[in-house]
Amino acid sequence: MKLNDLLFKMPFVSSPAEDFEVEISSIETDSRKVKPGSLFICIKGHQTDGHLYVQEATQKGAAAIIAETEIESSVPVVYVKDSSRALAIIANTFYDYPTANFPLIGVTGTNGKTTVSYLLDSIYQNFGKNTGLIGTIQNKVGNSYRETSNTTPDALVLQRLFREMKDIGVDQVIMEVSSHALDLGRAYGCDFNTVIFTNLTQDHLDYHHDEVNYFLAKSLLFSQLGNSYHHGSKYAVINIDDKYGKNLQQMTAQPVVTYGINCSADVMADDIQLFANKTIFRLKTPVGTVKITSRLTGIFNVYNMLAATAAAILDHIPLEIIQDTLKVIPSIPGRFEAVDEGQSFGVIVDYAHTPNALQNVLETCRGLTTGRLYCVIGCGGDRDPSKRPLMAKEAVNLADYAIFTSDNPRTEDPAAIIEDMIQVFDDNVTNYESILDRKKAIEKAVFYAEEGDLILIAGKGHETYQEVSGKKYPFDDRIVAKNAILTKEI
Ligand SMILES: CC(=O)N[C@H]1[C@@H](OP(=O)(O)OP(=O)(O)OC[C@H]2O[C@@H](n3ccc(=O)[nH]c3=O)[C@H](O)[C@@H]2O)O[C@H](CO)[C@@H](O)[C@@H]1O[C@H](C)C(=O)N[C@@H](C)C(=O)N[C@H](CCC(=O)O)C(=O)O
Ligand SMILES: Nc1ncnc2c1ncn2[C@@H]1O[C@H](COP(=O)(O)OP(=O)(O)OP(=O)(O)O)[C@@H](O)[C@H]1O
Repeated sequence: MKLNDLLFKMPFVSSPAEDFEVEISSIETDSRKVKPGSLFICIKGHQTDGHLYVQEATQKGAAAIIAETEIESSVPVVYVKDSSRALAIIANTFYDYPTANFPLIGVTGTNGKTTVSYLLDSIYQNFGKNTGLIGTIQNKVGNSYRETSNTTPDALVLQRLFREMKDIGVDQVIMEVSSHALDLGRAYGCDFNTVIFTNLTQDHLDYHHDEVNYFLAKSLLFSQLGNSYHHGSKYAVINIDDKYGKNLQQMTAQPVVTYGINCSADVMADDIQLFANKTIFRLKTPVGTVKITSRLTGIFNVYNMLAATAAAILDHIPLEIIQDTLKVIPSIPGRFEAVDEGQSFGVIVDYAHTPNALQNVLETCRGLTTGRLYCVIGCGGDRDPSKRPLMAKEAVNLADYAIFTSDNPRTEDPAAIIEDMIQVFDDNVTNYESILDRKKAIEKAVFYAEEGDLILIAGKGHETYQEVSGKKYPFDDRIVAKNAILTKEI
């Protein structure tokens, strides 16, 4: 494809020039991956600046460069105002607008994105669809899986994935859309049919600064719904029990399908019964009412099931298929996942890493035990530090005993993070201790637990690493807990 053809969609590029007739064989944002014929797009990152690697890119054979700031180059350079957004448009054009070829559902919100996406993926598969899934745990292209380091990958990776999905005949895609992705334009140009808003509570303030900005980033997904290459129905699915959900309902131009428990919504749940290993409720929808029995526990998972149902019925998926899927779906990796070695006390691993998620999950745990409730929890480094005391307070208020420990300290000192968490407590708060080493913290909780007690190990969920000083070391809460249980039982 010619560089000129890639640029024609971009309003901020001056008229096509003769030397833009150069042939482009691939697009790269990482100089280390440039091949002869690549278009190298310079992105200003958080660690370094792509503009610094132009020489390396040209030495490797880059055919042209996209840049924001003046650079010296022996190959044609196109200057743009915002190279991240240019990347989204160019990648979309290069891969031939892949999202115009299949229906796309986008899920956003502070909590529940992964769970709702997994539920929808299973529902659509049971409906006979060949699905693609993009999200925090992994990316799925039909039946093959790819590792990921972001909830929503950058536009290049994203459009490549979509193209692969199109090429193998995927006919339904579900995608988690993070607020970072929306703000950075990673999902710019994606052609959504349905977008879902789960909830909004405190998170990511290191990036968005305040909750209103965070909300405005989320709302971009809903304004994007109107921009489309192909026609067809466009819907927003919104949780109106959430105060930001109500705002979003007012702001959204496309038809909205609402869901909720505490107010009158299009898709609702009542008669909710929560048990240790199952949830039962009555699901009311505009197309009928059915009883749902699911292995997912906690009121927050009822919300997740409502969100998935609302999106699925928009696609005319029969309620029986939704009901059957919700009945059999096991826990989602690292989301309220039990570690069961036949021990006399319960152990749950959960990805709760926001104050609200921790509150929900601890309240659910409380309902599941008559014994003592232990909570092992830490807070990530290089992320919103204002969450730290809030998380610590939820842990000591809702659990009987909390053990504060490390959770991906990244470039920060893990001891200082724990200090940030516990600095709010005076001498009257005594139901906690701090153990820096996460393995030892989990072992200690297992050591304390007696018959009928419950341990919640929160924060890392499905993760299989601990990130310390910029390096990832193998670490899996589920394996550490399992080994601690087996050692204790011997
Ligand atoms: C803060 C942030 O968003 N960082 C993302 C960003 O990395 P970065 O800004 O550090 O990039 P950088 O290392 O400075 O490099 C800048 C540019 O120079 C280029 N480069 C670099 C070195 C070199 O030798 N040659 C070269 O060309 C790089 O390829 C890049 O284009 O670009 C990377 C590639 O796309 C992302 O993986 C990375 O996400 C990191 C892993 C991250 O943690 N992001 C978080 C904040 C995030 O995005 N989270 C959200 C939400 C999660 C949630 O809801 O919980 C998500 O969607 O994941
Ligand atoms: N609807 C919900 N409301 C509140 N908390 C929830 C909800 N769903 C899940 N949670 C809690 O949040 C945790 C993360 O859930 P999930 O992975 O589905 O959310 P997410 O939005 O994908 O999170 P992230 O953006 O961090 O990847 C769960 O382990 C659970 O503790």
